[in-house]
Amino acid sequence: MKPIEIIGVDVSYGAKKILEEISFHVDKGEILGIIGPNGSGKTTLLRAMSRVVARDRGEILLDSHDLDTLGHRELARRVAVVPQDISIGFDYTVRDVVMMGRHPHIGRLASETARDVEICERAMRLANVAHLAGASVHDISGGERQRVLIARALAQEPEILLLDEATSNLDVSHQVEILNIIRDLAGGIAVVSVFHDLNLAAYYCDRLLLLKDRKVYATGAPADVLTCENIREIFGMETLVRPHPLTGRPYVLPVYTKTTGAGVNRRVHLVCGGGTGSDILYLLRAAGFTVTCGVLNVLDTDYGTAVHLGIPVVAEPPFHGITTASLAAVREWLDRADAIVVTAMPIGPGNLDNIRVLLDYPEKPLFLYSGNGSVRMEDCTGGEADKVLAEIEARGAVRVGGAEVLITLLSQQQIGRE
Ligand SMILES: Nc1ncnc2c1ncn2[C@@H]1O[C@H](COP(=O)(O)OP(=O)(O)OP(=O)(O)O)[C@@H](O)[C@H]1O
Repeated sequence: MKPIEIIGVDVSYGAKKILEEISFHVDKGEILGIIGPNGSGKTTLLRAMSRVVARDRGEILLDSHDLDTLGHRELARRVAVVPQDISIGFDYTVRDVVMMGRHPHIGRLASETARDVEICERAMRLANVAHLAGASVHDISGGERQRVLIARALAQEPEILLLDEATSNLDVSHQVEILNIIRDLAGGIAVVSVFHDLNLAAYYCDRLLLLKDRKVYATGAPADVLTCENIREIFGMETLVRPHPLTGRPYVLPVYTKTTGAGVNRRVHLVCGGGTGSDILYLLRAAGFTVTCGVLNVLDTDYGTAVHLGIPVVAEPPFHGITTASLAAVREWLDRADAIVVTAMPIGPGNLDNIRVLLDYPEKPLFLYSGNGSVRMEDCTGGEADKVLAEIEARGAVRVGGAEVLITLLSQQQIGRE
């Protein structure tokens, strides 16, 4: 039996269709995250699940019972909602508001029991609002009020918890604190939460449901839903999506650059390593350049970026020097490149050949690039790398400190060594 199951649900406001053919379920112990652009119907979906809005068609089942057949009290015992709108009409104290979470459990004429008080106190402690118990809800901050409403939902001891961006007003430490509480709580209940922060959604949710144009666009494990392609399609935004180094869950890094097309029909070969090339790999790609890269170690961050972006890259296994075959492959790309970019990377005996080979291309435009402005290679070869770099510079390589300048220089029709 599923705590909550939605089957073919449509919802409209008047003549305006908001949701169409929505189907999904949530298991006990699971957190389902709802994501999607503004106005895609996330709040409306939660409203339909808590019977605040009626559906045009379809079924919503709580433990196999039709939502519409439950009495108000029964519904309130089973489903708690933390809304997006955190305004509270009357001048209640924090304790009063949290105690409201117990009302569905307290009989019509009965008064609160010691157990109700204990649950209420515990909910306030968990949501970190116990110190505000006697304060008016009008005299506390927006984030504190949001935590009060979370405490009220916890006091309700629901089977299903619906959260509408419930942590959006909280500072980062309270966000994490509350979401950790909800995750612990989710062991025994089903949680459905709207998220705007994709990384929080990826971290805390077992599954995600992505809404677009009234319908479910994608659903599944965070890694299956939060792909670059889906994010581009839904939010029109370029991102790098990587496994989080600690959790392995997807981590979304927005790239705040517009695609310019400045590099169309121009080839650039990038020599990088140690993560020094990841930003420029992306930016070159976004600007439309045909990019090649290498030689890299397969454990290198830049290798991961190149593969992720579909950029051809020559790579070697770890603890392996650059082989003749790899160097030959890179030479083919260097021959065809309109320009070469070398990032400010650490150079050791293992990758020295990456820059030594450049001495064979004295006529190719060559840029020594560093994102932070100080073009400084770290020489781990006992001086050999510095010698090669000095030679490259003497032949007219251009030092560039900023990505925009580099892209502009690379996209000029006539680029050449000074
Ligand atoms: N009470 C209402 N009457 C009419 N239209 C409404 C009402 N509430 C919301 N809408 C419309 O329904 C659509 C979906 O709104 P909803 O709030 O569900 O989206 P959302 O995905 O939660 O958005 P956001 O990310 O901005 O919170 C929007 O076009 C909105 O303007």
